[in-house]
Amino acid sequence: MSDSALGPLRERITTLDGQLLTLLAERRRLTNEVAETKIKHHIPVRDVKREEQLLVRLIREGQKVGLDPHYVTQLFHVIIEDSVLNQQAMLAERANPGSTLPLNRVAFLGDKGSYSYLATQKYFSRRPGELLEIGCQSFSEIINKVEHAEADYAVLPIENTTSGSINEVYDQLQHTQLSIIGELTHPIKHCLLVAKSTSISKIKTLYAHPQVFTQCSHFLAELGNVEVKTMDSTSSAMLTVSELQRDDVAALGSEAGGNLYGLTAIKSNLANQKENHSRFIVVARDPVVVPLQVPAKTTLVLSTVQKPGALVEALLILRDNNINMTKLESRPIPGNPWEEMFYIDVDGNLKDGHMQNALDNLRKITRYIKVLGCYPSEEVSPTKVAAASALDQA
Ligand SMILES: C=C(O[C@@H]1C=C(C(=O)O)C=C[C@H]1O)C(=O)O
Repeated sequence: MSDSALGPLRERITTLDGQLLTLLAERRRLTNEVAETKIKHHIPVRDVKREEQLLVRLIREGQKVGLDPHYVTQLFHVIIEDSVLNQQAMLAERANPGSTLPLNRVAFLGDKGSYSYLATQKYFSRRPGELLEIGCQSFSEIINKVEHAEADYAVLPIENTTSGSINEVYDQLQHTQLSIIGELTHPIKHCLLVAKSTSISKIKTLYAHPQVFTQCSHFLAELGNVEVKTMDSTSSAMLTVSELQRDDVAALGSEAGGNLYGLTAIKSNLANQKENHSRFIVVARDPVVVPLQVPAKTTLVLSTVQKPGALVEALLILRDNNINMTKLESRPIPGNPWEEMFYIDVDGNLKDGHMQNALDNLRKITRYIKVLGCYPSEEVSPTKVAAASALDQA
């Protein structure tokens, strides 16, 4: 079929897509108005009941026009997540009036196209002010830039669903006075990126960041005899491949990043785990205040006294104050063999009475404790509406 036969249909699709965008933008404007009202009347940002009701209704209406419940649910999860995160960003900005900058200078690992670059773009797209990206070669350089006021923020990867915690970042946090002011989760979709038309069987050398190799170890094992070259960042791997312009070399990285270097993805979904996401933290010189209407997380670092059950005792304090721990990580203390620093993420706001009580009690039983930051939680768990139950009511 020639392209001209498709023309009229495609024109109609293009028009419809434009209308969808206009409607989505209009929905976003309305939810921002909702946020204004929530600020005025001290109403929490997230209203899961309302989300459930609208999903049940949409699944039912979707069915009537031939749209599958799973599709409708997925689509509206993305829309609602965007709406909640935008509202949270608005509320957080109002609660910290002095912190809004006309220019956000942000330090991150790598260069254009790295996963940290994509995460930086995503996080700051919801915030006012221009973005100045400052690509760095190491985590210590990133931290240094913010400490010396050459950058206002740093975006650092802290954990990945496949390869686990990024120890180097935890170790940097041990020594800095910077505060965590935000977090975000970004999907990591590794692809095989090439500069010239080629096939997988021709690839002899593969460039990537060591974390990426770890996350794609099953694919690497399948590939067999390929030379693996580790790079400082995903972007330097992509840059190298774009400069070499050979059909026997490839980089591992995101499709969006690769496009910035003129690379094409010849295979996608290379990570061992299908659900491959990285969580990033955003750090700054000054802490932020999180309004009580926004779900907050707090990160603590502590070391316990050397006695049996000392960590259990600390965790019981959290339980007794009804505080949910979302992550526990331990790292060695340099110069003190066999002693550990514990990094603890909890759901909760520093302003909250339970949290203050827990901190007071933790201070009594720990050798060292510091709050690394309290920040809006960006984990917008999908609204749980069993499609079946929605259909039962149809
Ligand atoms: C827009 C609102 O805020 C949030 C986002 C919703 C949405 O995008 O539809 C629904 C409920 C809230 O979790 C609202 O409260 O109506």
